[in-house]
Amino acid sequence: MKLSISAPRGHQIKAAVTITGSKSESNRLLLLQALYPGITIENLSNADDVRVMQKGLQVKQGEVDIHHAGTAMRFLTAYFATLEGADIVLTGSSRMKERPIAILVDALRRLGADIDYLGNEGYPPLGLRGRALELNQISLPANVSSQYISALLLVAPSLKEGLILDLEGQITSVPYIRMTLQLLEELGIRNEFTGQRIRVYPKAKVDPKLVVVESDWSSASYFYSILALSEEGSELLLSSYKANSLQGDSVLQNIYADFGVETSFEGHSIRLTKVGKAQINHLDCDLTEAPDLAQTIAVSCFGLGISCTLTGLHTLKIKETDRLLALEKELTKLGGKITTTNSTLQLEPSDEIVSGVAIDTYNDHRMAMAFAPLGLHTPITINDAGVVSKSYPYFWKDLKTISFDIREVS
Ligand SMILES: O=C(O)C1=C[C@@H](OP(=O)(O)O)[C@@H](O)[C@H](O)C1
Ligand SMILES: C=C(OP(=O)(O)O)C(=O)O
Repeated sequence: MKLSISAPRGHQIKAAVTITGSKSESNRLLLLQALYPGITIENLSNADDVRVMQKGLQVKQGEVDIHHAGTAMRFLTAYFATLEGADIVLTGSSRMKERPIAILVDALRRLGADIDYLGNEGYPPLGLRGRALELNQISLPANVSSQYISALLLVAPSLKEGLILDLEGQITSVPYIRMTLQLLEELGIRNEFTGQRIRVYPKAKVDPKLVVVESDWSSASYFYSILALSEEGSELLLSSYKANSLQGDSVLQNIYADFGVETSFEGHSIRLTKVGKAQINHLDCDLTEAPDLAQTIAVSCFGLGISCTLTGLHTLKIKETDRLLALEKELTKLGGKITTTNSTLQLEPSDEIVSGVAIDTYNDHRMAMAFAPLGLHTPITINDAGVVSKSYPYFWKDLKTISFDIREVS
């Protein structure tokens, strides 16, 4: 599906959007619910990544295909490895077969798990035969993906003696690890995170508990970008959010304040208001703790004609696509002056956006969603626009409700 995106000029946006639940919180809670059936989940995400996780958790023997879902791949690896009697082939999309998983498999094997590589060494697909693990302490590199650590932490309370993890190197995407630990805490599962060591204590049973998933802050980022590029006085009400979020991407509130977007809480909603022009003409931002915001922020800066230096992007090359390369290619098509390294992105200010460009999305939902806001400046085409369903299936429908003109083109 190819979509042409545009929006009326000189028009103030005034609308309300309900965004689906956080996919990160949802996939953690689904795994925990499989271990502790007393858990009830509200506002579960309707993302593809969450549907494949739900489906995968129902299987004990046979093949589980998690498509593009990184969290499902990593979390289910730990789950099936520790589920006695499980005999599973865990596979995914062709891109998933290029996303490394050796750090997690090595850690599980050293704890006593029985896992084989069925394709290339170090990558999915995996053959997993679940069994009780023998050890309860392990060290592993923490600088490649926090998902390996969260995967181990999620199964940790179900292990006889819990788990102690010693993290090696600079810990990346830390808020996602804290999210995992905070959800465990909310369920009454004791844990500690001090320095480079995390300890989770064993828990046989969790009392019945309702957990409400907060809506997805990474999904909210596209609306922040829209407001940053919109007329002064524009307003959007997004729900349902919490002032004390578990999601690191809630840092958006601070980042976009510099672009003239103010955030205020009204009950369970956030009101975004475009209060004025951007306060800065250059943005320096380290995204080690919020890597999923990189594409949104780079495109916002481009649309605002602001230069930026984004750092801490070392995980972007192993996500849904090589996001640094994808950003470089697509922003260049639009007239952007961009340079990237393995962990940084530098954008020079541009005064014009090339019109009539079709953006390639590389099987990456965030490529499609991050570039859509530019429709406020010039009509833009998004190729393979259906990719958004990985995290936000109603994205295009929601853009229509805030007065974007979205048409399918051939
Ligand atoms: O644990 C999670 O839910 C996630 C962790 C992050 O991955 P990395 O730790 O690989 O950066 C993030 O990019 C991803 O979208 C979701
Ligand atoms: C990186 C992402 O997801 P995952 O790693 O879970 O596929 C994402 O949603 O941006």
